[in-house]
Amino acid sequence: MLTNKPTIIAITGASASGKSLFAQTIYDELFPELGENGISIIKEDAYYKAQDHIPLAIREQTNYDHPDAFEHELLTEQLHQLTENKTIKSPVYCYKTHTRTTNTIDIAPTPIILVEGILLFSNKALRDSFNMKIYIDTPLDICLIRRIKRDMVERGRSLDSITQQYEKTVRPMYYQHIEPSKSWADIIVTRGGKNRMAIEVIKAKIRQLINK
Ligand SMILES: Nc1ncnc2c1ncn2[C@@H]1O[C@H](COP(=O)(O)OP(=O)(O)O)[C@@H](O)[C@H]1O
Ligand SMILES: O=c1ccn([C@@H]2O[C@H](COP(=O)(O)O)[C@@H](O)[C@H]2O)c(=O)[nH]1
Repeated sequence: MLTNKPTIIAITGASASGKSLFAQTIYDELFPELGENGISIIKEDAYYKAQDHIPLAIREQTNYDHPDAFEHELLTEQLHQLTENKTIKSPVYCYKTHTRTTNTIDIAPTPIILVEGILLFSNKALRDSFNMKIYIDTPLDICLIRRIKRDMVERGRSLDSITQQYEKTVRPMYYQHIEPSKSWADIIVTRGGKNRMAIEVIKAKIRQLINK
């Protein structure tokens, strides 16, 4: 049971810019002090729309870098529930089948909630849910190299499918929707998930929020 409303910290930026690593590093380094009742991470990717009604070959062509690919209303509603001290059932998304699984994950409210994803600032209601907005600003060529390595290992993708998708949707949508959303950020973090000074600054701010 929380006595104060959670502080919700959004971390956005291009695909493979280092959002997950940045959020996970902050989580791991604060976990010994805060414990599992103190801090949690929510991924925007979990809120990709379910596509069970669409054949797999068609799902492979979906534009996953457009705001319409996400159920932002559900994420906004669930963040609101967390601020009301309620436990949510967060969806679980599978990158290989391009749809949600039948599972959900229970996430209880914690004083600090990190939310990370590519299009968190694209929806006004969602954007207004955040107490702090961080943009990870990593050059797109570096992101592409990281994405190729990661998606071949972790998301079961071929080099051909990664480069085709990159040209068709990832790159154009970055310039149309992600890069302009930087203007909503309170803090811009250069390079990516290993910017030590930025990690220390955010950790210090979180400690201050927890202890006040
Ligand atoms: N500063 C960095 N230096 C080297 N590798 C990095 C850095 N930031 C992230 N990575 C690596 O790049 C890949 C993509 O990072 P990730 O955090 O998954 O990006 P995102 O969540 O933005 O899609 C991962 O394999 C991660 O370990
Ligand atoms: O079924 C899917 C769903 C998403 N993607 C790609 O994922 C990235 C967003 O995730 P990051 O962890 O921020 O990289 C987005 O660019 C989509 O293109 C996908 O390929 N397939």
